[in-house]
Amino acid sequence: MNKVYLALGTNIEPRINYLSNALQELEESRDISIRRKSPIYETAPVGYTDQGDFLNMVIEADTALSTIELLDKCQQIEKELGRKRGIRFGPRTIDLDILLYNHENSKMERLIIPHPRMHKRAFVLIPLNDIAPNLIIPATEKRVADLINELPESDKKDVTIWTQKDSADE
Ligand SMILES: Nc1ncnc2c1ncn2[C@@H]1O[C@H](COP(=O)(O)OP(=O)(O)OP(=O)(O)O)[C@@H](O)[C@H]1O
Ligand SMILES: Nc1nc2c(c(=O)[nH]1)N=C(CO)CN2
Repeated sequence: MNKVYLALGTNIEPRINYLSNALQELEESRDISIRRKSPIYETAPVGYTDQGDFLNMVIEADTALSTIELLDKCQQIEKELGRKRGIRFGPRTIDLDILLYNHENSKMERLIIPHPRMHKRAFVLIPLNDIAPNLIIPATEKRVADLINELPESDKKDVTIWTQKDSADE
């Protein structure tokens, strides 16, 4: 069995429904077992900033799928949930990124693991820290908790816990 970490993100309403549906699709997949889930965070958009806030979370799962099979599964779920490819880093109903797959490094045209931007993203590291603070990120050889310490304070304050009551209209 392979241990993987996935990041989920959405910034098109109803965000919580897209997130729940993606989790359900993963849970229903025969070859994937979710072991841990982070809390849900509300996060200011990074990269392309003229878009709505995201909900982000991270999960740990066991899978019998290979890296590429897992990417195919993630992209199939993105497609089912109506994701249209548009602006790079732009709005999306659901984004499923593979952060880590065991301790492997991989560089293929379709798939880079560890995810090349994960160690700089507060919206990934903060939820990951909730479920795996001592995890070492292969390309950096640093713990998640240490990578968070290296982030600018301004990035960290853009990531806050989200609760259902934050959004009566969702
Ligand atoms: N670790 C990875 N997880 C998911 N997709 C990846 C990964 N590495 C490379 N990719 C490739 O990245 C392509 C673009 O993905 P996507 O449109 O989700 O990018 P993005 O979400 O805008 O940016 P980012 O990857 O920075 O989150 C995908 O088609 C996929 O083949
Ligand atoms: N806060 C936040 N910003 C983003 C996100 C995301 O999931 N959360 N995903 C992006 C696509 O790569 C670009 N920017």
